[in-house]
Order: sequence, then structure tokens, then C-alpha cells
Amino acid sequence: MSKPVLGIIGGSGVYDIDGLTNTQWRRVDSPFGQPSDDLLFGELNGQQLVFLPRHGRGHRIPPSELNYRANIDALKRAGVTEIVSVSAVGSLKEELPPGTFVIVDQFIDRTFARTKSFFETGLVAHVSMAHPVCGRLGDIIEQAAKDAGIVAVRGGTYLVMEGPQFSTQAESNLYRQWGCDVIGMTNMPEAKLAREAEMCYATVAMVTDYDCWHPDHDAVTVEQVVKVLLENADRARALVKAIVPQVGGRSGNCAKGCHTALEHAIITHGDKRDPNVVSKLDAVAGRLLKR
Ligand SMILES: CSC[C@H]1O[C@H](OP(=O)(O)O)[C@H](O)[C@@H]1O
Ligand SMILES: Nc1ncnc2[nH]cnc12
Repeated sequence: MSKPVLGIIGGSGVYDIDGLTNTQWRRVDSPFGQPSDDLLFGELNGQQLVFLPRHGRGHRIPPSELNYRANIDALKRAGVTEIVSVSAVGSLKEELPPGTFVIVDQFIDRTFARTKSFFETGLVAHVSMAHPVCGRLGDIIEQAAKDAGIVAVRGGTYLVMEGPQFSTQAESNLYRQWGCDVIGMTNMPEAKLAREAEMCYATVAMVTDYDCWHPDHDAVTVEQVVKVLLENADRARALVKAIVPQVGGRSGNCAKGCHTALEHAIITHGDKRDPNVVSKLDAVAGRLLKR
């Protein structure tokens, strides 16, 4: 049974969390390489919290070069059990204008140039991604938004593109035909790796633009994204503050199965496992591999 510790992965425009006490930026080493930055450890109203700026402080690292494995592994080593991703996204629907917060519940992963699993030759595992977002954490975010007086749309499909260039209009229209709601570049393989590491994962997507499909709006620019993010920074901060106390209330493992996702996922026979691969997975899968 894991003690609940909230980890926040801050996306574009979110490079720090204010209002924390007992703060310390601490380097956490990972066998998968360098995380995006040091981790910020702190407390919010007596509740422990760990923060990681996804692109590093100062936004140094593009989506395709992020070391997603090191980021999730480092958060796991830091004791994090539930991850809330805060991400800027483009809107693929008229009714989701810039400024809307969406509690995403599905992803379509169109990325192709990233390492997507902690597992490899020498230790093979297949986890379920049918429900990529923890519904319990989604409930917590929804309730926290209500408590903080923030309107947030529950549910939505996030199309994850490779980037770093924004989409062509043909691509944007295709994703709209697929029924996707929002588009971004980072939440995959992050969500897949969080599942493999048996951590709850949920996303607060902050709509910053209409991508490039909308006849009445110019195509997205970084300038526009940053402008809308700054306008919404106070609401994002208030939402995080409201989430923290609710995460602390969990007792026992996540009822949605996030903390036991690997239970029946590892298929490589005990005598065929590569000890080098196994040793790197001490944090991610140590619970099962030490047996
Ligand atoms: C600065 S616009 C494009 C950039 O913003 C989003 O990042 P994040 O998900 O970390 O907020 C998007 O995915 C792109 O990486
Ligand atoms: N339109 C867009 N496409 C991809 N990522 C984004 N992040 C913010 N807006 C975006």
C-alpha cells in the first residue's frame, strides 16, 4: 500500500509552483538518464508535493527530446504515487475556446520518435492502456475545480503529435474528423510510462488556441500560447492548490488499479530475464521483481 504523494508535471508556462513551504530543488538520478530538471520538493498546507518542470526551467527541451523515462522514474524514486500533468493544448472543437480547462480522459498517440516503454529485450511487459487516465484522479480534479470555482470540462480526447512544428491544416482537419478534442505534443509516452510505473496519471489541459483549422482565427503561434497561459496562470495555481488536500485523503491502493497495473503484465520467464534490464527497473517494477 503506497502513501499518497502528489507529483505535478508542469508544461509550457508552468516552471515553478508558488505558495509551497519547506521547498528544496533536489537532483534525482535515474538509470534512464537525466530528468528534465531537478525536482522541487515542498509542502502545500502540510501536504507533501513534488514538482517537475517538463521542459526544464527556462523551457530548454523540446517535446521529442524530453527524457520521458527519466522523468517518470525520478518521480517514482521521489515517492510520487499520483501525477497531475498540466499541459497547454490547441482546441479541435468550436465549443472549447482558448481559456477552457479540459480534464482529458483519452489519448491518440501519433508520436513516432520517442522511447515509449521501460521494458525491453530481457524483460517484456504489456500493460493495459484502455483507460489511460486514472478516473479517481479525474474525479479529484473535477471536484477540486468545483471547489475553486473553476469551470473545467470533464472528458476529452487529446491527440499527441510529434512536433515540434505545429500541424498542417489537413492534419488538424483529420484529427477533428477523428473526433479529437485537443492537441498537444507531450502527454505520450508520459501517460504510458506512468501506467508502467504503476502511478495514477491525469491531465489538466489548458486550451490556448484553435490550432489552425478555425476559419475565424489565425493559425497558432507560440506568442498566442504564452499570452493565454499567462492570462490563466492564476486559475491553474488555484486548481493545483485545491487538488492537493484531496489527493492526501486516499487510503489503500488506487481502486482503479493504477498501483497494481503490472501485476499480470510481465511475460518474460524468470530464468530468461536480463539482470541488467531488471536492475534498472528497481523503482518502476521492484515491487514485483524482488519477489
Ligand atoms: C509552447 S506551445 C507547444 C508546446 O506546448 C505544449 O507543451 P506542454 O504539454 O508541456 O504544456 C505542447 O505539447 C508543446 O510542447
Ligand atoms: N495547437 C497546438 N498544437 C500542438 N501543441 C500545442 N500546444 C498548445 N497549442 C498547441
